[in-house]
Amino acid sequence: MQPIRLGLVGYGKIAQDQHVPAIHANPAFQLVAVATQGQPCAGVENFRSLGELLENGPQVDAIAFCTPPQGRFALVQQALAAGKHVLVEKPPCATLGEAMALVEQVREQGVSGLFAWHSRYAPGIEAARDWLASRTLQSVQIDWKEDVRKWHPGQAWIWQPGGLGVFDPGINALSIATHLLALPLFVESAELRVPDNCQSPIAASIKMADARHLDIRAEFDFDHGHDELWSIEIRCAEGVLRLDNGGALLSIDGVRQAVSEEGEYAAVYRHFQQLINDKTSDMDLQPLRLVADSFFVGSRAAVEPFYD
Ligand SMILES: NC(=O)C1=CN([C@@H]2O[C@H](COP(=O)(O)OP(=O)(O)OC[C@H]3O[C@@H](n4cnc5c(N)ncnc54)[C@H](O)[C@@H]3O)[C@@H](O)[C@H]2O)C=CC1
Ligand SMILES: O=C1O[C@@H]([C@H](O)CO)[C@H](O)[C@H]1O
Repeated sequence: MQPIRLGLVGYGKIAQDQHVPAIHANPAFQLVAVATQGQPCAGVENFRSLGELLENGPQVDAIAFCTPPQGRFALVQQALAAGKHVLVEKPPCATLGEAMALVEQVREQGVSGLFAWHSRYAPGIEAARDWLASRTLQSVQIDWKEDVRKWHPGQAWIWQPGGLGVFDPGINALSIATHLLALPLFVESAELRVPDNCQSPIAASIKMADARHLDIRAEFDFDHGHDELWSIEIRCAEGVLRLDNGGALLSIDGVRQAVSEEGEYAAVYRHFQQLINDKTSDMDLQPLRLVADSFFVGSRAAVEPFYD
């Protein structure tokens, strides 16, 4: 069977760290061209824009988007207009309206679209979801803290409108929570702590609930120490479930559980391949909706300026 010919837009940190290695490791895909404004990608044809790639480049069947969320909507629309399947990094767009429009446009074009909530593919997530399915949930505590200087060095876009600030990693925790919890979640209150010289928050405290008033709290921090804290603890009548290391580790009442051996991005691309084969899409809006709601109802507290 012919591999899916893949183009990639935005050869930056995550493309280099995760996407290109995952693509090369999956024989169902062949990376044939990159469009980027930074350093070129070795071994493939490089272009300065998606338009140039589509016009002058090799034939592609699908395109992966690893650009910042600002401006990504127009880029994905360009690919859809050319009839390409699309894999879109998180957050899918800079606004909820743009993401909703992409869902419709993918359906109208009859191609496959994936909003790649990569944390949902962490090794412990499905085992956690299976365990929780028959339990009585009492409370959820989310702590998602990392160093922006480590994971987004020199990336000014993350502090600009549409860059989401600490919600850029925080949305990963929300993507896990919305995948694990059966009912829709609502933001009851939030405090967004915004540095004087930034347009987006460096830290946030969020209180959420579901229709059964499950108490869900989240603490996000982008100015955390070198050792990340990416954990979700779910207290149930039957015991305590805990995900650590972004969902790579799962424990129940303190006992480590067996988890998948597959990495997040290998699973993301395997899922994308399956969607294309099945002529369907997976474009969940809920994590972005919770971020939008946090910005709607969140109080703002000014904090000291941030310098990279
Ligand atoms: N940095 C990380 O650890 C992770 C980032 N992500 C997500 O991936 C996305 C990108 O993040 P990073 O790779 O860290 O950012 P980055 O700033 O390192 O890379 C963005 C790349 O896009 C290119 N670019 C920007 N506009 C373009 C355009 N119009 N046409 C072609 N190329 C363009 C830039 O030249 C740059 O190479 C974000 O949505 C982020 O949330 C996801 C997982 C982890
Ligand atoms: O999506 C993201 O993941 C973190 C970090 O790469 C952990 O995977 C990063 O801050 C954020 O963009």
